[in-house]
Amino acid sequence: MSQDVAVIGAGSWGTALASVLADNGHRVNVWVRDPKLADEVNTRHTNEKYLPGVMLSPGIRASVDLREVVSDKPVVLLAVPSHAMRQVTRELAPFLRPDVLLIHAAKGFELESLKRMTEVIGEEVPEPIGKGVVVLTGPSHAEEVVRRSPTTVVVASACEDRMLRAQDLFMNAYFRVYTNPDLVGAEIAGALKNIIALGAGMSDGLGFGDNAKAALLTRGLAEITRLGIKLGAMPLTFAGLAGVGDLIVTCTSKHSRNWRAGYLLGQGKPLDEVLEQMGMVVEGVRTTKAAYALASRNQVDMPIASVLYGILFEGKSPRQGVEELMGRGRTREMEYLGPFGV
Ligand SMILES: NC(=O)C1=CN([C@@H]2O[C@H](COP(=O)(O)OP(=O)(O)OC[C@H]3O[C@@H](n4cnc5c(N)ncnc54)[C@H](OP(=O)(O)O)[C@@H]3O)[C@@H](O)[C@H]2O)C=CC1
Ligand SMILES: O=C(CO)COP(=O)(O)O
Repeated sequence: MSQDVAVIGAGSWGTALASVLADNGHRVNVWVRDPKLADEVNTRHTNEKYLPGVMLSPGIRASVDLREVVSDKPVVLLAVPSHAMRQVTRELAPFLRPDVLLIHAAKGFELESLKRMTEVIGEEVPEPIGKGVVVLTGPSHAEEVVRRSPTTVVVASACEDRMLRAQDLFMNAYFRVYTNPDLVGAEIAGALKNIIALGAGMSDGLGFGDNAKAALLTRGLAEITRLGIKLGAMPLTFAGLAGVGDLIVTCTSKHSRNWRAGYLLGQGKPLDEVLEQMGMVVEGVRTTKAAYALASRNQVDMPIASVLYGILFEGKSPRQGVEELMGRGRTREMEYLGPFGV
């Protein structure tokens, strides 16, 4: 059934998801901040800044008027970065229908409160909307989705009915949507993998090989799973698309902003220059701060996140970081097993 969908944010991900929705026959209205971009989407059907060289469906309409875009829409998709989520949600909350299906697609924490995105959104919208917010996450680069390259994602929510509705909304021949009731795990896995992607980029930027990358992915997964479990996630979610799936795509793809930022850092560029050069959100930088704080608050050992924190915010060089990680004391791979595997 064709629906009216409001997409909030036309960066690379909002635009790619708008394309999936338009392909599925939905009427898509996108909210953007820049009137020039609204004009470009409506007349030329492109978004050259965020997805250069891609033709969008003429059915996608853009506007700078938040009230007009959100009012009376049965479905609203929030596709802004995590640092903007609270403010944007606060601004659109008065226009939401009480029965709206609210989905978000951001991968990060709110830095000040260390809350997950559905917690932040839940605090800004009236009940019952807040209890049924859905996250869409998983291994999915906008640049490939918008070219209809086969992609799998996960939707998770505390409300099964809404999760199933979100699955129906997006599912098509190139965009396969799985459900997972572990909302906490899906959000945490999606956010934390960006830290490891920064590290993987750094490793490549330093000129290290596949062994180093495999080590970062595997030990990175171990420590983000450790924190996730402490925060209430189901361990198996980290073995799924939101966990290892997204870790693989973000640590190995040329499309990844986090990998690319890490690569430049590994080559010795300072953080502020790297972020300026990127021109798009690099969620892993703030998430490293959030993970560092969450790990210390919950007494979880996260050596990779801790070393990355030192590199990003305390002037440690990437090479010093590697020496620190490799020079740590002896330890077991599987910490829950005894010395002889029992
Ligand atoms: N890109 C991807 O492939 C994927 C991204 N994600 C996640 O989606 C989220 C969005 O990322 P992405 O689209 O890549 O980011 P981009 O940098 O491509 O775009 C960011 C978008 O958010 C808008 N925005 C930024 N700050 C604010 C603000 N303070 N208030 C309102 N709008 C704002 C920008 O508007 P403006 O142009 O006016 O600045 C732009 O539309 C992130 O959490 C990311 O991790 C998840 C999966 C895939
Ligand atoms: O989450 C993503 C892919 O699943 C996007 O990662 P980047 O933000 O690093 O590009």
